[in-house]
Amino acid sequence: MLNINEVRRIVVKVGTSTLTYENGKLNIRRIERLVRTISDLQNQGFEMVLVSSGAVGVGAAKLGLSERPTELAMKQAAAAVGQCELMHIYDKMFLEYGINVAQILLTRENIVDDDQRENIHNTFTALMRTGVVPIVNENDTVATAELKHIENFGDNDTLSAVVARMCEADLLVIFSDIDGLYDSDPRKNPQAKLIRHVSRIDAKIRRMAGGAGSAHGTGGMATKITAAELCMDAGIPMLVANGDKQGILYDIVDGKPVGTLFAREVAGL
Ligand SMILES: Nc1ncnc2c1ncn2[C@@H]1O[C@H](COP(=O)(O)OP(=O)(O)O)[C@@H](O)[C@H]1O
Ligand SMILES: N[C@@H](CCC(=O)OP(=O)(O)O)C(=O)O
Repeated sequence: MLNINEVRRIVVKVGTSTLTYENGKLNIRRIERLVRTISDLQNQGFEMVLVSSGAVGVGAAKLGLSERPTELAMKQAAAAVGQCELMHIYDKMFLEYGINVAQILLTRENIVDDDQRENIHNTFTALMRTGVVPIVNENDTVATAELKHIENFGDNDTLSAVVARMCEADLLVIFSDIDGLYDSDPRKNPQAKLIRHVSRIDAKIRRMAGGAGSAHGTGGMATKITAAELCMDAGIPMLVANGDKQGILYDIVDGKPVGTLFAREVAGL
């Protein structure tokens, strides 16, 4: 259930397709808008956490590679270069609004180990207590499963749900290149209809959700459904919305209905 008046801590996840152009270069306009809005909401009193993909795509573009690398070691190299570039841009842009950011890179092993999980939780808590916006990505140098497209966190959609649980967030917003979950992949079926609210994940919902829609995205809707399951199990509402829509984070905190809400019950939306 989402009661927008009770939402204080928000995890926002942005995918590669939102952050970059088709050629892999940074979509500066979108990133600036995202940073400005997150900073503004942080100033309003929300506690914001950003889960950002894009390391491989941005790194590949920076290295002058004509397409996303396929060899695993090259993907890792691209991610290492791209993560640095991404944090440089975020640090610079957030600083324009007086907001400090921190980089947190995680692997599945870090989450399943009790001691490590506690350390991560403590770090998030201390950062948020001091008004810092944590920026999270998978540690692609060591967590190669995601890059090989086999199960690890699954991808950053799943990671964002894990982070939302870890931070005891009140809401997870996953920005995508599409308005939300449709009853079938709109790229394949132009008649597909947007689903506004999912209160239970069942086989029917899973069947609707297909794979990635672009060369830059990974996971598609399927991994967002996995993320939704993780959130709903913990009682955290999750929204999938279009990262290209201006002011959409404001609409969300104003309680306007946007995208697809995954929550057991709806109130205040
Ligand atoms: N039922 C569905 N509803 C909406 N999008 C779907 C569905 N099934 C598959 N997709 C695809 O999922 C894509 C979004 O995921 P993805 O490509 O991984 O990008 P990102 O990680 O940036 O969100 C959409 O562009 C769409 O083509
Ligand atoms: N960790 C990698 C891949 C992240 C990933 O899942 O990508 P996306 O589907 O765009 O959210 C990166 O930063 O490029």
